[in-house]
Amino acid sequence: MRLRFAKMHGLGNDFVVIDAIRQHVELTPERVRFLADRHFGVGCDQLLVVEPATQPDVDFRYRIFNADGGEVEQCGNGARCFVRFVHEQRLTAKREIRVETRSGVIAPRLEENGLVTVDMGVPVLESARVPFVSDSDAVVQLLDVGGTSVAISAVSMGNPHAVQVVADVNGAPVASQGPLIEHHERFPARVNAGFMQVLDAHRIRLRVFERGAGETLACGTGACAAVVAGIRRELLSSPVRVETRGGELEIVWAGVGQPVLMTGPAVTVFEGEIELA
Ligand SMILES: N[C@H](CCC[C@H](N)C(=O)O)C(=O)O
Repeated sequence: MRLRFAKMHGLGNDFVVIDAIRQHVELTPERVRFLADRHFGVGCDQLLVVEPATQPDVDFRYRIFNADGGEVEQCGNGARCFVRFVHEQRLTAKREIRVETRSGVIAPRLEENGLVTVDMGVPVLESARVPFVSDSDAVVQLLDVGGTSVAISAVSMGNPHAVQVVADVNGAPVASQGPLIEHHERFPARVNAGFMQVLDAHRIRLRVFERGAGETLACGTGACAAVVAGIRRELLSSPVRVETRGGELEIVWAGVGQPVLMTGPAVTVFEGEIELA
């Protein structure tokens, strides 16, 4: 099966983007892993698939697969690339679209300055809905990570996040703690592990060990989750500039029950074709 794709990234979090409207696509976990493989395939953190909408008042359906082949609920950097892709591929002339995902509808908008703003929806803060096994919904909870007690905030942006505060992201135990948190038994759907350094009330540095992909250069939903956790912990005030290893995002959140708005770049690197077994 010959497959056309675009290679894109949002702050170095990179994607293979596939138009499944004008081409027939049959994806299996094995095929996703092949496409994501940086030696034997194209290489990406996530695979993004554009499908026709399945519900009214929505323009497209957006499916997201991690490099490990698993399908997930949401991808923030991918949402910015999604709207640039459907615009560049002339699948729509709209600059703001409504997109259905496994975790609800999001609304990315191409700004005049070339950046993209996405309404990422309302964060979920109840432990059971993250999901995080706990009898508390407290903003800070202790997690036993390999014998170390780590204070985390559990937040869902449609996908699960466990955010901790560190003194210095560059010295943070991302490689050692990341996998232990990702696979922690109290996160039954696994989890993205965020490591946030607070620079001031409107600025943080962030590294994320992503579920199903490992550490990425940036994580859009991770930036949203970190700002929500920081505001709830009264360490941050909206708007917040999030410095990731791949560049900067701006996050706006007006508080509990309100949507999170994320603004950042989306880049098309090249288009290609590949033969799938
Ligand atoms: N690894 C994430 C999906 C990709 C999220 C990230 N790339 C973003 O920009 O939000 C998960 O398993 O929930």
